[in-house]
Amino acid sequence: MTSAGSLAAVHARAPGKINVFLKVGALLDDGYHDVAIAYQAVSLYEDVRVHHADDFSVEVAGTVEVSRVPTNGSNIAIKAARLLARKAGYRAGARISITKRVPVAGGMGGGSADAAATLLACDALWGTDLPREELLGLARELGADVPFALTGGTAIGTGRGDQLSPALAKGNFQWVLVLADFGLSTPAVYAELDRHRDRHAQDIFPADPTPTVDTNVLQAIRAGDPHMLAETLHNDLQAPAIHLQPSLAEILELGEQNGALAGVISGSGPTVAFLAADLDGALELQIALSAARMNVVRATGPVHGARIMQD
Ligand SMILES: C[C@@](CO)(OP(=O)(O)O)[C@H](O)COP(=O)(O)OP(=O)(O)OC[C@H]1O[C@@H](n2ccc(N)nc2=O)[C@H](O)[C@@H]1O
Ligand SMILES: Nc1ncnc2c1ncn2[C@@H]1O[C@H](COP(=O)(O)OP(=O)(O)O)[C@@H](O)[C@H]1O
Repeated sequence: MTSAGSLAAVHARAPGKINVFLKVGALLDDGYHDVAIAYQAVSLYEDVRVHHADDFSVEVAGTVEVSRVPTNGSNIAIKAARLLARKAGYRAGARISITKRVPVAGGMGGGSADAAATLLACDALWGTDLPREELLGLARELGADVPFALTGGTAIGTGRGDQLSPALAKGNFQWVLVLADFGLSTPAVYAELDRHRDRHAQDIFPADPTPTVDTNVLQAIRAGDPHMLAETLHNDLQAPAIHLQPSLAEILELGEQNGALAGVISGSGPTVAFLAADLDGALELQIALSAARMNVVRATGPVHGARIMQD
């Protein structure tokens, strides 16, 4: 058994993400789909503070709809802490406090960021000090998006989306995000895509058996060129998300009418991410969408992955 570290508390921060490109391949026997994703970590952060405790507990506050976040053992931060304790042979618990800024069930990986930050924070608090590769392995067990919240930046994810390779990126992209007052369940959106593929000529448009990220996406990110990236934004989960929540189509249209270079639903939605040409463009778009009574926040990307903060 590893002994507890000497720190009284540890603070870790992890970012939300936008999927700038997402292709869904076949449904596998384990219930997951083969995917090809280009992830970008963006400047909406989750702050996680952990304290020594005999048992595991979590409290959640923040600027988003935190009443929708469970505070029992089903919270992914508690799952992360328990998993690390089990793997590292640590016998006590942790009191976890989360400050959320990433929309809940919004397709931006807020829970995954909490899990990644909790892994890092507990690893430091308890002095378990696992090698990076082992932390990434635990992240994979927790969810397909969790490894990316650890690494951040810009990366390509294949397999379940958890086999990562970093992508070269230049500069900063300016995003305007429209947050919904409802969430969408990730499994429900993948299931809607499967139903659609079953209904509509799977034989004519079969799921790509080996989905890949379009090379134009990589080029646009490498060049730091928002106009190029706007041309290549793509998400196979967008149509099923709109089918489940038709109002999302109007939001996409409104953003594009008000100067966005392009818009895309992030992940399984319902957050709509609009790419702006520059900061001025983003500010103008934010004003226009706020005037239309939308809940809007701005973010830039790429940003770093989960890291320990020195308070
Ligand atoms: C859609 C994406 C895009 O980044 O993100 P979100 O919209 O959830 O943020 C991810 O694929 C979600 O990642 P994450 O939310 O970590 O997924 P998990 O908890 O591992 O899986 C939840 C469920 O989603 C479905 N799932 C997830 C990933 C994948 N490659 N194929 C799937 O079919 C499965 O039904 C799975 O049981
Ligand atoms: N720490 C957490 N933060 C947010 N949601 C959580 C958390 N732990 C468990 N959940 C559950 O996971 C679901 C999806 O969470 P979230 O990561 O916010 O969205 P998404 O998967 O769309 O990116 C939520 O609806 C909630 O029930």
